[in-house]
Amino acid sequence: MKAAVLGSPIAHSLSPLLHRTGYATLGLDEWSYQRFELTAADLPSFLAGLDESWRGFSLTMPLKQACLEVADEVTALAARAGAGNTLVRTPTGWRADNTDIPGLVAALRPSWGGWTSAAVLGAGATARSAILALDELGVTAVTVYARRPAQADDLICWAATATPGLRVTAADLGSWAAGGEPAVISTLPAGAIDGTGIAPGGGLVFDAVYAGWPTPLARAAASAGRTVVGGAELLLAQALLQFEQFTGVRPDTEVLRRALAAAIEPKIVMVGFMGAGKTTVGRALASWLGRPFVDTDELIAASAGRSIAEIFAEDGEQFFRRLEAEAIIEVLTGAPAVVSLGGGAVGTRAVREALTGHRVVFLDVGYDEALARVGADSGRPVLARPDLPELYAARQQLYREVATVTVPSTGEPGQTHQELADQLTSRVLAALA
Ligand SMILES: Nc1ncnc2c1ncn2[C@@H]1O[C@H](COP(=O)(O)OP(=O)(O)OP(=O)(O)O)[C@@H](O)[C@H]1O
Ligand SMILES: O=C(O)C1=C[C@@H](O)[C@@H](O)[C@H](O)C1
Ligand SMILES: [Mg+2]
Repeated sequence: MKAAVLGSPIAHSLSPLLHRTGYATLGLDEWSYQRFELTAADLPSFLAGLDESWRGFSLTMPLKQACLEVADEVTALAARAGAGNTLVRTPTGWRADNTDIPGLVAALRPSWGGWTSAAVLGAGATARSAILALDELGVTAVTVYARRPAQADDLICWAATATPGLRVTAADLGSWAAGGEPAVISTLPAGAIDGTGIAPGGGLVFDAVYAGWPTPLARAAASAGRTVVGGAELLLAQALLQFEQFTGVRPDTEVLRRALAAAIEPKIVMVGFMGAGKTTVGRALASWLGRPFVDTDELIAASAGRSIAEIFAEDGEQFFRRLEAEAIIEVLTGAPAVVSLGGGAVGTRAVREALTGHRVVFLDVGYDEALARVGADSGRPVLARPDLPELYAARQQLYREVATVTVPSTGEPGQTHQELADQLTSRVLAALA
C-alpha cells in the first residue's frame, strides 16, 4: 500500500517522517510513503497514472484548491473551506478532505480558554482554515490583520457564507499587537512577523511556522506570558487524521510528536568544495556536540554498495544526483546530526530548498589549495572535468547562497593537517555559538 505527499516545493515536508514513523510503530510493513514535487497542472495526469496500490495523498501548497478539482467527492468541510489537503481512495474514486481544520482545532483545544474573540494574522488560504477552526471553538468575532486590504475583503466575503455565525472584520497588519484579542492565530510565513509590541498578559498565540522554532513571534509571546502553540502541533494533528483515513488505524501521538521534534531541530550542515574539510571538520564537530555524524557521500556509497566513482561511471552523474538529493532530504528531515554534503550537492535545487532552516557552514577553500589537498586522488570523478575552474566558481556562488555561516578553510604555513583541522573546528564552533 502506498501514500505520498504532493506539492511544490516538497523537499522540506515532514509528512514522510510522520507517516513512516506511524507505519514503523504499528508494524504496517506493507505501507510506504513518498514525496512528489508536483504543481497543480501536473496533478490530473499524475493521478491518472496510478494503480490501486495508491491509497492516499497529503497535499500541500500549491495544490490545496486543485485537490478539490481532481476529486470525485468532496467532504462538506473541504467544500466549505474551498481547499483540501487530503485525497483518499474510496471504492468510487478520490475523496477530498481537509484535515487542517480539525487539526488546528485539536492543536488549540488543550490550551483554549473559552474565548469568543480572536485575531487572525494573514489573509491567505491558511487564514480560512483558521477561521473555520475558530468557529468550531466557539469564537464569534475575528479580526483579520492583513497587509493587503483586498485579500482581507475576499476573506470577509467568503466568511459571510462559510461561517455566518462569526463576525469577521479587517485591520492593518501593523496594528495586530494593539488589538488586544486574547487568542492570536498567525498564518503568516516564516520571517513575516516578530512579536514587537505584544503586551504582557494571558491568552494564546499560535504560530503556524514550525521550522526555526522558536520563532521571534513565539519567543516574544512566551516572554509576554502567553501560552504558545507551534505549527508542529498542527502538522502533527492534521497528519494523524490523514493517517487514520489512509490506513484505518491511529499511531501513538507521543511517538510521532517526539519524532517531529527531533526532525525539526536544525541540523548543522557542512558545505564546500572538494578538500574544504567537510568530512574532517564535520566529524570533529559532531563529537564535540555529542551528535551523530553523517557524511552523505559515505551514506550513498554504503546504501548503493558501490563507490561514488562507480555510480558515476555506471549510471552517470544525473542518476547520482537523484540518489544524493533523496539521501540528503532524508537526513535533514530525520534525527539530530552533523551532516557533511558532497561538494556538488548544492547544484540540485531540491537540496538547496531542503537546507532552509538549517545551520549551513560553508568551509571556504581556495581553488589551488583544494587541488593541492585532493589532487592526487584518482577516485574523484569531478577532478577529470576540463571545466574545473568554472565549476569551482559556480559552486562557490551556491555555497555562499545556502550558507548561514562562512569559515575560511585556510591554515598557516607549516601547520600540520591535524593542527589545521583542530583550528577549523574551533572556528566553526565559535561561528555557530
Ligand atoms: N591541511 C591539509 N593538508 C593536506 N591535506 C589535507 C589538509 N586538509 C585536508 N587534507 C586532505 O584533504 C582531503 C579532504 O579533506 P576532507 O575529506 O575533510 O574534505 P572534504 O571537504 O570532506 O572533501 P571531499 O568530501 O570533497 O572529499 C582529505 O584527504 C584530507 O586528508
Ligand atoms: O508539509 C507538509 O507535508 C504538509 C503541510 C500542510 O499543508 C498539510 O496540510 C499537508 O497535509 C502536509
Ligand atoms: Mg568529504
